[in-house]
Amino acid sequence: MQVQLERVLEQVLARNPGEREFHQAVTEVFESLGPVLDRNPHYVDAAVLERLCEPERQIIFRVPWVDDAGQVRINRGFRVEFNSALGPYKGGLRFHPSVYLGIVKFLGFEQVFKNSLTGMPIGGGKGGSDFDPRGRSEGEVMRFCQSFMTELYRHIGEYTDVPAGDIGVGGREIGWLFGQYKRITNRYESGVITGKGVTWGGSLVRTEATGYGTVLFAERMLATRGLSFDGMRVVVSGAGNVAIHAIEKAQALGAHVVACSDSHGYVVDEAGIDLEVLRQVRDVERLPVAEYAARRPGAHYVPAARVWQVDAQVALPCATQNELDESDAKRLVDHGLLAVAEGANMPLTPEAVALVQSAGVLYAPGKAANAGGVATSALEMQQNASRDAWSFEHTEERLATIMARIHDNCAATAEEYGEPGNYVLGANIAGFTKVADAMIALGVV
Ligand SMILES: NC(=O)C1=CN([C@@H]2O[C@H](COP(=O)(O)OP(=O)(O)OC[C@H]3O[C@@H](n4cnc5c(N)ncnc54)[C@H](O)[C@@H]3O)[C@@H](O)[C@H]2O)C=CC1
Ligand SMILES: O=C(O)CCC(=O)C(=O)O
Repeated sequence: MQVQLERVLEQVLARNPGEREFHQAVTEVFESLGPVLDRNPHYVDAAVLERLCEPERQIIFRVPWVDDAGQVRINRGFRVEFNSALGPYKGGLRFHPSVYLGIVKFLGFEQVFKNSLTGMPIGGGKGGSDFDPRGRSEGEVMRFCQSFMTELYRHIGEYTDVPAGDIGVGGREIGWLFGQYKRITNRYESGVITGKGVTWGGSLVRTEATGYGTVLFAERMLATRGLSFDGMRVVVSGAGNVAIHAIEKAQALGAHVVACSDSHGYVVDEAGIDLEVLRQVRDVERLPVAEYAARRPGAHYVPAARVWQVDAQVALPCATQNELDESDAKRLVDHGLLAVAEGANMPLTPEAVALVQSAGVLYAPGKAANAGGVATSALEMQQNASRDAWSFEHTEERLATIMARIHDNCAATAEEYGEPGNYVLGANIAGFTKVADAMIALGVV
């Protein structure tokens, strides 16, 4: 089957030229699939691999808007509806200048496996734009969101495709996107988008879910070696939604979180990150993390450098793809790294993954570790469908159960395939099998 895998991979790379991140995500998954194809040759006969790598639909559109100076601006919008074998397409929207088709496809491809792992009835998709919200006024971002939705609305729906947030798209943007959808369609279709405000159809815990879930996954993974977060020295990258809630949950479990970052540099606070200050700086005032150091005695800021210069027992990359490379990994391993859990999507380069795995470091890939966000989006859809609103405690309990199940499923699958502790193999095979079986059951579609 190895030959088949290599042949399909070659085809995928050739058919999608220049899409570096998509190539990386597909290669990483294919590296795990040999043993499952050996046991299930019918997946090959049914061309499941070829179908999985070809999105069901790719939508690219113009997003015109007018800036505060009256100048017309044009951005490019994307929605890649990757796979709907398990349910409506589900996945976030990213607004960042680096966004192009290759990034949206890597994220959508990962999302298919991640959503399968959640055990919820959701397919995979992703979208976004090369729009850069940094430095833009509220009015500009709102007009951009409205223009983006003016095209996107015809492609989405509760039973079709359900977007949510990602980098650059938080609760504020979801509100403007949903508001425009409602206005155009004249329908209060709550289930069309998730990450909504709790007073207008959102779910408690959705905001916290990705960061909390990542730490819950890591907690269970650490427990397999008799370890816990209590007293553990933790470094987190990013200072956005996922990072802040990962810090919050890690601290609640007794961890000592000493550093976080943004795309300009990082802050170190040996007394422990003060979340109240960080939230004020990032969430309320939307300032760079440098401002945290300016307001916190004892903290210092290091510009134009990666946070992985700081020693950590547990590393939680929660910023962006390929943000931790082989040299970062080597430094961390040489200084006592015990575990990595990915809050971000594909934050470690392939070389970094190989290095931490061969050093015996516990490593949780994003498609498993950060699946709590999309799983809680599915819980939001459940509440919308039943016109209900659950308590924080109930929803958090559901999240904890889901994360435990994902962890145990990945661990058991890795063991079944002869590589105990290999969460990459476990996540890829467990995620793949469910989607592949559904695709075969649904026929050649
Ligand atoms: N929001 C969600 O529910 C989910 C998000 N993710 C992933 O988590 C990651 C973070 O997303 P959010 O927190 O939602 O976005 P966000 O926009 O709230 O925060 C992103 C953070 O990353 C930082 N950042 C961006 N590029 C960076 C770089 N090159 N170096 C250092 N820091 C950088 C930004 O400054 C910001 O602090 C992304 O990879 C996203 O795909 C994964 C699952 C769900
Ligand atoms: O909640 C969602 O639908 C999407 C979350 C997301 O974009 C992700 O898991 O990467």
